[in-house]
Amino acid sequence: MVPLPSFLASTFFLIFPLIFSVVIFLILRPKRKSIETRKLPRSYPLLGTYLAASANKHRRNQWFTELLQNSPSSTFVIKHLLGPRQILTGNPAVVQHILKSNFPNFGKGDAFRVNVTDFLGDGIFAVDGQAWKFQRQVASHEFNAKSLRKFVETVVDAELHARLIPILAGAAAGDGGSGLLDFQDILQRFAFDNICKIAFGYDPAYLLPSLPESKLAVAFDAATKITGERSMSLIPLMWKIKKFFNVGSQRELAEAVAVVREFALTVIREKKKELAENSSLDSVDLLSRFLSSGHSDDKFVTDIVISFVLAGRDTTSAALTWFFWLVSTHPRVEREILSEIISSEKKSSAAEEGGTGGGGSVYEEVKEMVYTHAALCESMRLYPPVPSDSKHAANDDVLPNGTAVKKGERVTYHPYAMGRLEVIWGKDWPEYRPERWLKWDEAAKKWSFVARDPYSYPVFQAGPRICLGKEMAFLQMKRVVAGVVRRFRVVPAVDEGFNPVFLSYLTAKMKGGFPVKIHERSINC
Ligand code: HEM
Repeated sequence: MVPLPSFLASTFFLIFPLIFSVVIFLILRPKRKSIETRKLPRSYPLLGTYLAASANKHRRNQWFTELLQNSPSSTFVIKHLLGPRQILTGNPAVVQHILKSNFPNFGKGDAFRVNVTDFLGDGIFAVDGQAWKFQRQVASHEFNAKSLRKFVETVVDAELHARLIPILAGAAAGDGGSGLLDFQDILQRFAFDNICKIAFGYDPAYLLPSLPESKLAVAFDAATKITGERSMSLIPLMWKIKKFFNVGSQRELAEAVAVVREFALTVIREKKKELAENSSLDSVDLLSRFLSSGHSDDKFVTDIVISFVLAGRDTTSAALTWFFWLVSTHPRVEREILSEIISSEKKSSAAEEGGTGGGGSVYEEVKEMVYTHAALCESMRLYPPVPSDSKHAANDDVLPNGTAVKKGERVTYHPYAMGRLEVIWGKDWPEYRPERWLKWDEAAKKWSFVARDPYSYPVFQAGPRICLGKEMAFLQMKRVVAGVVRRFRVVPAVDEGFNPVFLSYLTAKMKGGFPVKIHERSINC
């Protein structure tokens, strides 16, 4: 018989290693994650999610999309180096909370202002509270129905017929060599001329057949890009050091901003002179409106017009670049758009001949293009001109999905990722399908547009700060589509299997431009 003490000893030596191994195994075994959360990056003490962010910094939008597609409740917390948290969301309830229900708590915030103030000063994009409210109020007159009508019928149509269409016709005829155009560049030039006319009442004539260099446009581009890079920087201290020593990108930014501000000041002084000489001047531009309402401080007015040029410059051109890419690769959609253009043209000339007064204007014609409207919404779902936008919490809060937010933390909603979420758009989200925005009215034999709630589709933001230029943007884009598609086919000059890369700074771009050939349509097709 084994004595009791030695039995206990041998049991201990047998059992203890077993228990020890089980405990170690339980601690170290890979955590069982749901299929969804397994794809999310690990967060380490002090480093946070920096390693994953750094590895994905060249495909930031795509990475954010994967995070949100794989996150339960479409919300994910990124932990930056040394601790700051950023909440990333594609959840419509959270978007509604920050943009509307708890709007006062989620402004641009000081952290954002530090990034943009060198370029935007105290312009509408950079400020909150009273300063924002006032600018919004005065500017909103520029966007009433009467001004919008005037905008399409004068500014947009002049640029379309005198500049864009002749350039496309020249390219189709093979003038000036290969006939190859960078359509993204052409559309940016178009939008730049347009917005300068609206904001300043000044025509930079950037869209000319010679495709001239413009010091102003180049400076605007550089300032937008470098300011956008500040906001995306993983280690913000780096740009602050460069700024302090006035070197590298931050020196470039200072030089670009100086060009933009000097230009704005010259125009403002000329405009003041004009208004002083003729107080009843019938100017529709924003600058005249601010000056006539008694705001003559040069810095204040400069800040305002810079924000507006930024707002109107790259947004519509980005939207149209991706629209033409999608339409040119979806012939069925192109046919629908063309047939809508032809039928609205017919209706319009019939109304003109019949003198019914119910139609005939370019403005009415554009407003009726429901299918084209849906095709634009659908292309911006997949390629939003402003792919992400951030707010900063003024006070602690809890978001509708339960995520706690501390004062000062950044909450980013992500329209690019949201356009790719199955929970919002269904399994066929990758498909470009304008019909998801339309309902067929059998009695009237026509499509009617079905809007989505703006928190599931915050491409123009939503709530009190919704884009002021939304309607103007649609009018401009539809007019361009009608003018271009009616007469030309835009054919991508790219290799088989080409897949354009979506890039963004403050606004989106197609990496490397959009090379196309232009073909004139035969008039009846
Ligand atoms: C497809 C075209 C456009 C898109 C997708 C778009 C989108 C947006 C977005 C997302 C914002 C919110 C930005 C933020 O608060 O950080 C915004 C604000 C704004 N947009 Fe647009 N925009 C477009 C065209 C335009 C145009 C043509 C104008 C006119 C000049 C314009 C004027 C403004 C203004 C003034 C604001 C600031 C509103 C405020 O803070 O109260 N936008 N836009």
